[in-house]
Amino acid sequence: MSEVQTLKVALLGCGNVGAQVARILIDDADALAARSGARLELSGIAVRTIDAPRDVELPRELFTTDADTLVKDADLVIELMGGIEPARSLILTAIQNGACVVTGNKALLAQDGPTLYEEADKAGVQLSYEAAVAGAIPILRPIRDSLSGDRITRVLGIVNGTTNFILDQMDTTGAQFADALAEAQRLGYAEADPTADVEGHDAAAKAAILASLSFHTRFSLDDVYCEGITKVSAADIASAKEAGFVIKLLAIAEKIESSDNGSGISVRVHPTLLPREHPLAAVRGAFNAVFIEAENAGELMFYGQGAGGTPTASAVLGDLVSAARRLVLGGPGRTETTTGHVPALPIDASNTSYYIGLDVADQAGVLARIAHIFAEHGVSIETMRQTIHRDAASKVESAELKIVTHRASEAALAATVEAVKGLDVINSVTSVLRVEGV
Ligand SMILES: NC(=O)C1=CN([C@@H]2O[C@H](COP(=O)(O)OP(=O)(O)OC[C@H]3O[C@@H](n4cnc5c(N)ncnc54)[C@H](O)[C@@H]3O)[C@@H](O)[C@H]2O)C=CC1
Ligand SMILES: N[C@@H](CC=O)C(=O)O
Ligand code: NA
Repeated sequence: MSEVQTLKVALLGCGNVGAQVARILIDDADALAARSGARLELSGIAVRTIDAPRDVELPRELFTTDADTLVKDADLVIELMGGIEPARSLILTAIQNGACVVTGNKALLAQDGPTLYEEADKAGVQLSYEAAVAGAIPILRPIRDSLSGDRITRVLGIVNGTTNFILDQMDTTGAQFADALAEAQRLGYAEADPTADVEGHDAAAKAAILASLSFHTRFSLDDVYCEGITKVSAADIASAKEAGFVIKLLAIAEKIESSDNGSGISVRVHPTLLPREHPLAAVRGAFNAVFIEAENAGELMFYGQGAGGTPTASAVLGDLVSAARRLVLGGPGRTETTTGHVPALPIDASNTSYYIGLDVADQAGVLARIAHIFAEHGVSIETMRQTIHRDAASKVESAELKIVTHRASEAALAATVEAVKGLDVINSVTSVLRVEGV
């Protein structure tokens, strides 16, 4: 009987995700060997401090501070340090040494993915990163493989667990932003620097990866328009809720065919109102989901845990087994497919519906004057609702107007809002938010 091959696995980083990957590699060694066709031997774990406290108890002799040497002697390298350097250099060393690489590092891929993909192609090794987008959810492989016979037209994703957790807590319990963020950090969802989560940069990195695979063009972070959730107020959430919407931070990549702005792909991340009955509105807590529209498949939704050490480790191990199978079988690896360059469009080229909240004077003719301005700018109103707030003596304290438009361009909407602000019957513009799914 032939000997089962042993493949050496180097793990870089032993934080939230790395520690769980190490645990599973050790605990499930037999099952992983059966699925890969090779024994996956954890040859070492590169860390900054050997004796740092960790969630998982692991054999001390596995730890090393010499990541370079560990990488050079490995068949498979798992990078879970995060950040740009030394992760980038270590991945390049691994590739140049003929090792397959698995990473969850979306920040690095969004910034310098093309260099890494090209190097992997040249070396004929596999570079896999399922964990980088929507954690445990199998989404990159379905886009790359299962949908490779179709044409994707639109991707809408809740791809950041921390911000979904914060917005959900604010929506359901009225929690304060800072408390909800602290809890997300405690649960291991947030990035080392949570600014990347709340400012939308993490979701933008994932949007660039999703757009690249969906539209067969390499998009980077610079191609993604990005707004985070720091400006979403409790009042925005309450007002959206009253109007039947929920606010989610969405990563959107969609094909736009336009004679005015040219055709291309709009890739963007921003807080978005969704009708409460939209499938993505039901995605609660730190869960993620990606909603895909494809020409032949129609609508698809992928749902699951997008963050957290153990769920993310599942995606890492899936990639590892797949890379190990390929090493066992031999033959050149297949990484990205690109079919030429489709331009990334600026935010001004996108067309969405909008929700506009206005604090207005309760006077005759106000609605007509506002509607007139919208019409003048070519922005069509879908719904307009007025709520009158009265004091104890039934005297009008304020009048609130909630307007949802049909799809309009960013430029037309911005001009409309400016013109509305100039009306003497407007006390303030309380919200301007984009809407999807209406
Ligand atoms: N935590 C999550 O839910 C998810 C994380 N990811 C990605 O996975 C990667 C790892 O994330 P976490 O485990 O949450 O991060 P973490 O911050 O908990 O762990 C990273 C570990 O790497 C170590 N490290 C950093 N630089 C090092 C160096 N030069 N040498 C040795 N060790 C070094 C750190 O000391 C830390 O222990 C990141 O790229 C992250 O974006 C992806 C999906 C989900
Ligand atoms: N910080 C990220 C972790 C997973 O990518 C998130 O909150 O989703
Ligand atoms: Na994933």
